[in-house]
Amino acid sequence: MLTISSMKSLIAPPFAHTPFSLYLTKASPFASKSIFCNPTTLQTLRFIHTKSEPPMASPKFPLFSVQNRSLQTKASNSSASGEVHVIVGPMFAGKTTTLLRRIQAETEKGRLARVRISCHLDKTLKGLCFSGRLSEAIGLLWRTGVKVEPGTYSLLLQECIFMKEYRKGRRIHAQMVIVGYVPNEYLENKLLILYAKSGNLVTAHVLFDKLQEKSLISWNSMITGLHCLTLSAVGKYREYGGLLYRSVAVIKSNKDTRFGLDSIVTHDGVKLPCCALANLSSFRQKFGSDAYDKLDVIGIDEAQFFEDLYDFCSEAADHDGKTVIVAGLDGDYLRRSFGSVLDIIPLADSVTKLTARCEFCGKRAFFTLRKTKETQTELIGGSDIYMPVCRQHYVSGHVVVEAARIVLGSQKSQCESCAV
Ligand SMILES: Nc1ncnc2c1ncn2[C@@H]1O[C@H](COP(=O)(O)OP(=O)(O)O)[C@@H](O)[C@H]1O
Ligand SMILES: Cc1cn([C@H]2C[C@H](O)[C@@H](COP(=O)(O)O)O2)c(=O)[nH]c1=O
Repeated sequence: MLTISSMKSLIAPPFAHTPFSLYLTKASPFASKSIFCNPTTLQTLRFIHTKSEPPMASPKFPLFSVQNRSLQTKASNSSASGEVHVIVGPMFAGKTTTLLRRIQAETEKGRLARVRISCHLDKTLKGLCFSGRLSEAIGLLWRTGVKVEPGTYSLLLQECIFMKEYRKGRRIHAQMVIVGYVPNEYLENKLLILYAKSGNLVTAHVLFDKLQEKSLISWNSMITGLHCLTLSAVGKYREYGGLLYRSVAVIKSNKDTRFGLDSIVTHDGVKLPCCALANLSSFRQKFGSDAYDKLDVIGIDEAQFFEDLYDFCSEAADHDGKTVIVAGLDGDYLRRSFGSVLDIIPLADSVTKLTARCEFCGKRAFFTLRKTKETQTELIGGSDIYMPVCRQHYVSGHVVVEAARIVLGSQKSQCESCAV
């Protein structure tokens, strides 16, 4: 039998760099920072808003965080510096909002690193863009008449696409042509999306034909034309030299059809394009293996609906080095464990349990009450079917709903026997 010390030396032989070693985890943005408290994060979230969305309301609920473990085992794969962060709570607690903010914070990490080394004009243009002054940024780009970094062009185009400012996007393209800037494949894809979304399918087609390598995204933009992209890589900047953001993809369950399948949407109407899937195991193949390899961060919303959550998270974090941020319901309307969300707690670097406001008394709400008589576990819906409640009102509310269910059930069977 192996002794503890011989096992230790197998795991971490002294004075040697081995495939397996214990090390202190790197500082995590989730370790102690409450992103709810950072108004600048909210401002920069504009980048992922659509034009018609209301500004994000300040959260009415506290954030509780079970902080991350300090030790991690490093797997043999040298890129295995992944992380898993889990956000749970009842409906309306701000899980999706928190997911979006954390994703934004993750992308910002790359951006901040880049901004430090970017030249003054690029910096100014990005600053204008992030503060919502897109027109001024494009005006400045034109006035200076110089080529800027791919990352800057990309950000400006991205903003035009999100804001549906297609005319402005065309001005950026025109500036590229005038200053003799040859867009890389990534920017060509961006331009393709811009033209396809603006309805200019002729130009989109020309760009599409020019593309050396037709990715899932370019095919998608072409096929869907005016419609939104079903699959979206919010990033890939790293691949194309901009190094502006870390590369991020967001997945949600295709069971959640409440706001369509192309975005995750918070109860306040804030959106982020996503990839809707039946199961997580299909993600790599659908997203494309190369694109997957370049991803830094994967966000998963409505995690309770994914049966293969555990396998996906462990593979992505342990072997593929991804930062996985998972948001989902820990409990169903009967307060039973929902799907596999609780199964991934042992995999997690951090767990954040959020609360909403009880709709009866305004106290902290830990549970979700179903107001209707349906009894199946999975029932898609919003405030028409569910409400967040405190313990006291869960118990009393549940009794009322159960009683109504029994009364309605017996009335139904009476009617049926009358009809016979
Ligand atoms: N009873 C409630 N308690 C807290 N927030 C609520 C409530 N009803 C509606 N909301 C809104 O829902 C938002 C949270 O939405 P979202 O992030 O989509 O939550 P979740 O993903 O947890 O269901 C809050 O910012 C708030 O504006
Ligand atoms: C409690 C409970 C919820 N659901 C469904 C209802 C919604 O479609 C989602 C949760 O959405 P949110 O982003 O957390 O607001 O889950 C369900 O199917 N069964 C339940 O018991």
